[in-house]
Amino acid sequence: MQEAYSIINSQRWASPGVRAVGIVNPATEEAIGRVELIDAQGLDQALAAAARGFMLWKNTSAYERAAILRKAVGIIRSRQDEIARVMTLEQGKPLAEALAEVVASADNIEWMAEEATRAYGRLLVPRNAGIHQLVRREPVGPVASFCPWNFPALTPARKIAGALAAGCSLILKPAEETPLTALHIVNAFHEAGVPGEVLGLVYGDPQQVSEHLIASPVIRKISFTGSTPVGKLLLGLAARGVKRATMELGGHAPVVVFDDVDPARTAQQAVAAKFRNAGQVCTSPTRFYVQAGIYPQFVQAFADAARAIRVGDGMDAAVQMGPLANSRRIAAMAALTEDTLASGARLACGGKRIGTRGYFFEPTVFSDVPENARIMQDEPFGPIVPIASFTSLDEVAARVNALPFGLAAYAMTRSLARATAISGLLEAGMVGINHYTVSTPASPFGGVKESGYGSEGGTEGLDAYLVTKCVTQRSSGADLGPL
Ligand SMILES: NC(=O)C1=CN([C@@H]2O[C@H](COP(=O)(O)OP(=O)(O)OC[C@H]3O[C@@H](n4cnc5c(N)ncnc54)[C@H](O)[C@@H]3O)[C@@H](O)[C@H]2O)C=CC1
Ligand SMILES: O=Cc1ccc(S(=O)(=O)O)cc1
Repeated sequence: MQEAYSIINSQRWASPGVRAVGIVNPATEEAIGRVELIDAQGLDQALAAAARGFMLWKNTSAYERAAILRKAVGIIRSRQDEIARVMTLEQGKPLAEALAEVVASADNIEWMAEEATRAYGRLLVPRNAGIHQLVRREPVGPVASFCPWNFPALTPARKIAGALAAGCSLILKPAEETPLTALHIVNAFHEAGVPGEVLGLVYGDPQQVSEHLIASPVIRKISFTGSTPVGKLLLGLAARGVKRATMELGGHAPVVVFDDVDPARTAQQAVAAKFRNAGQVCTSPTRFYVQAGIYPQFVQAFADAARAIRVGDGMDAAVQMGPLANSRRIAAMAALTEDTLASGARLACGGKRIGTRGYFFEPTVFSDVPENARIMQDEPFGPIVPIASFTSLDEVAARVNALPFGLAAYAMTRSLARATAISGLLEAGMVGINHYTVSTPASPFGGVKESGYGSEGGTEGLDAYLVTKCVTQRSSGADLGPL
């Protein structure tokens, strides 16, 4: 049995009369550990530490901060197999996917470490001799970050890396469902030399923790990854203190497949992307619009490839799709399947829970899905996919942009003209043309509309933790006069 706990000032926080909840392996439903939940007193300690940590860290040179972050990268890489194993046990994704996520986490931190030394300001051209005007970029202050369970290493890594590179202190609240992976990531930063006051880790009741932290005058910025409804709630809390926010919320990514592509190859590529992490990815391709000329062939190839996916315990190297992360997702998939069948769509494959032990659900494909079916509006966040057909570019553009979401969007075509046209039309923060990898350390990751605002990653990911200060300075002895 493994234990996860809050860390304040590099010390395990033991709340008097500590409450704990179990950590469940979603492949077996067995308890693999427990996570201790923090109380209000612990949160106050975490805030006090973050306030002190900010004063310390913002005055640490960017080069020193970068060196410490690079050391954390080395530690994470040296433990990547161990961290991946823990992730698969508590989250369910296949071991190879977990390992790829740990590798990506290290790559993101490394990229941000370099970026730490590039937070340039600028010099203005003064209107008067003897006046110097400079625009400084400074860390925003202590940050509170809230992470979900679908990427237990990468989401914390991105949030920690951006904040620490900029010179901010941070209190991280990972998901209580996947606490062990985040504990590994935070420990690596501390072991690398990040002072305890600079990076705190808290687990607790999500609502209580977010209300407590966001209301505190210590916190100057929040960062949240999760559902749009919870994001709106946290934005409301942040607005009361006029606090900055980065919001990575839900999506419902459309894929426009034009009739000039090979339907079988395109379907196989789509299946690999769609069922990654059992579809529990905010950038998952989730609504397929296929041009009429290749529609039947595409649906057939997609269903064949989905049926062939090997589903099972992610610890088994032969498994391609693991269980869903929690029982809520199984209930959601069952309800969505029922609802989609009732809409008149055709079930091409799947549609059922697998077995009674472990949160396994069949890769499920629906074709001929009407536009008003719930699955075309609500993010499935699981292994269910709707496919519909379209005829013209104008028609499909209106349909894909009809939702309030705008995170990722994709199009498949061999035509440069079509690729250029659709890239301009799609209302999304990230667009993939003939490709589903829209996230790299250098690329800004974020959405538009109700998918959120702000970016993580890229130069924008550092910018998100900086504020602007304009300093106007008169040389001593210079004539006073208008600027
Ligand atoms: N954008 C993304 O990567 C994610 C999106 N989701 C979306 O959310 C839907 C429901 O999944 P849930 O796990 O129930 O999502 P949720 O938004 O309720 O929870 C996501 C994370 O936020 C935390 N959270 C919940 N309420 C909070 C609060 N008041 N203050 C601070 N943190 C809070 C939870 O502990 C969880 O780790 C999914 O179907 C999917 O659409 C869920 C997880 C990740
Ligand atoms: O759900 C959030 C999310 C989406 C994509 C990725 S990545 O493509 O693996 O970078 C990470 C997190």
